[in-house]
Amino acid sequence: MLDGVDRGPAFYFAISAFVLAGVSWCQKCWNNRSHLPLPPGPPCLPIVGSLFSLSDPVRSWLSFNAWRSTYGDIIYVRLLSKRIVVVNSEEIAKDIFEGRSSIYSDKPQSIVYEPFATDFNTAILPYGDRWRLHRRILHQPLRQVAIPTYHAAMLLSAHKMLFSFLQDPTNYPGHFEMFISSIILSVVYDYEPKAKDDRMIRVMQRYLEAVVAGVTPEGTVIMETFPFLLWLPTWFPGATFKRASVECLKSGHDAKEIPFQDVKNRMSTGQVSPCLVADNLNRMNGFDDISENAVKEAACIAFAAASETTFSTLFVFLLAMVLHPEVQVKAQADIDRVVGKDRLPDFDDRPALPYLDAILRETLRWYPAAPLGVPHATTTDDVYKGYFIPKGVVVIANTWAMTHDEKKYPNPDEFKPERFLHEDGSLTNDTMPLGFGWGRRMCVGRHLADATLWSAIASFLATFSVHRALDEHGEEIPVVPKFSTGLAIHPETFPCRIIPRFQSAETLVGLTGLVAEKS
Ligand code: HEM
Repeated sequence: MLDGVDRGPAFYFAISAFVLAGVSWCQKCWNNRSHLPLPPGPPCLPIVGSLFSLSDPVRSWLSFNAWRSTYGDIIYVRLLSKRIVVVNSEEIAKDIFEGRSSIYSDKPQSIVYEPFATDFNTAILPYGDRWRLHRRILHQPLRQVAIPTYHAAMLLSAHKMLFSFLQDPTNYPGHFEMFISSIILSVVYDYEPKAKDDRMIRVMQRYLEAVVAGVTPEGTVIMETFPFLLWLPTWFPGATFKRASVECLKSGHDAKEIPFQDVKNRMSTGQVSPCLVADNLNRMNGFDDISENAVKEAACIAFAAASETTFSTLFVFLLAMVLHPEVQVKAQADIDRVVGKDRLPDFDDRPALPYLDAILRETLRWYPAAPLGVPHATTTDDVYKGYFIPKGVVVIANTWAMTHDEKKYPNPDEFKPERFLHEDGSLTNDTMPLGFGWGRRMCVGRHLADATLWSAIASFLATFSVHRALDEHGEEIPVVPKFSTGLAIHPETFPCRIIPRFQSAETLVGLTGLVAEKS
């Protein structure tokens, strides 16, 4: 019937728009099936939904937070064809993700996951047996009681990082990246990278960069709306998505296989110390391919999940220290009192340094690495506080709204570690878990992240200070915080001066750094 019709982009656009309009009409009827109201939300137009109501589409956590005063703490919104429930309060998040975890622990699926090698990412696996297996593999080595076994390796990596700051203070993002990669490669693969251009780091970074470049929020919407873009051959003019997909598949394969096979080879010659991969393979001796594949996948994802989030948090910490020299000075006075100036802090000092922990918590609160967490989805229809929550709807916990809740954290945009301290200087019970997600899907690496961040912050503040950079007239260059966008955000690089705090700090860092480099 359509013979002779010009099937150019306009044709496909018209067909897709027609299908979308049909789908959105069907969804409306389907959503009304319970005769209960959906949660309140902004006005919704055909096809685009409430897209134009977003005051800040690239930082939607701010828009969702702004809607709070009009629609409340639970909001229903459709953005294009995506039906979303946004949760803006901690109380509701607890009710649904923890109290009703059998309904709210699934993850939304997308046709882009498989072609972009993210279909094995633990954080977005559907709630089912494959996810359970991943979680078991990760839980054992990352549970709270296991973390002290990594303390020595963490401090070693932290001391190497200090040495790098001494040698090249300007490349702080590179030193943070190297520090995090060293720890995670050691915990997961018992692998110690020797230099920044280490082969294993390159393999893992290539995969992460390919995914970040290939799976942008805008790109995902376009591919989900026009799936035929993924069927184009790579040589086809404009087949950008297809080419990005090929790069993701190749680098994803390498990131799963290369470090994993390296551990297996070393296991066969007895040259592996305990680590996530070796321990799991030993435990499952004689198990099937499914389990071995799951170890490969979960190990690779542990690296991926740890990298961007921990990097972002360290970056935010540095930003906070530049903007708030008084906080830095106070923390350093505490360290000097408890640790002295002739050694570096270790984990035994932690209980005596509550202000450092308050800085860590405030850093996680001030700019959470993932302001919208990782979206969940419902497995069945639900009714919450009289509102109908449909099966399959995306459920977003707006971490930003919770960590910037005026009632709990007055003047939330200010960086004030004191909010986590009692009058007597001891820590409050608020350990700032909000940035680590919810219920059964809560971040499995949070205890490792906590210790990693503490070791970096304590080591840095003991030996270095960060200040605003100076211009050619010796005037301070103002720091204006700017952030990347996406699921995980981090500050953009800012000019600063990182200098040893005192002469003996330089010597201490030099000596411990040399020992760490040689170990
Ligand atoms: C500051 C550092 C970190 C932050 C802010 C962070 C944050 C998060 C968030 C928000 C989620 C989603 C939770 C949900 O779906 O409700 C998550 C999941 C996850 N994180 Fe982290 N994370 C951090 C560090 C780490 C580290 C160090 C590892 C591993 C070594 C890790 C491994 C994972 C994994 C495997 C998941 C998926 C859990 C699941 O779906 O069952 N994360 N993380």
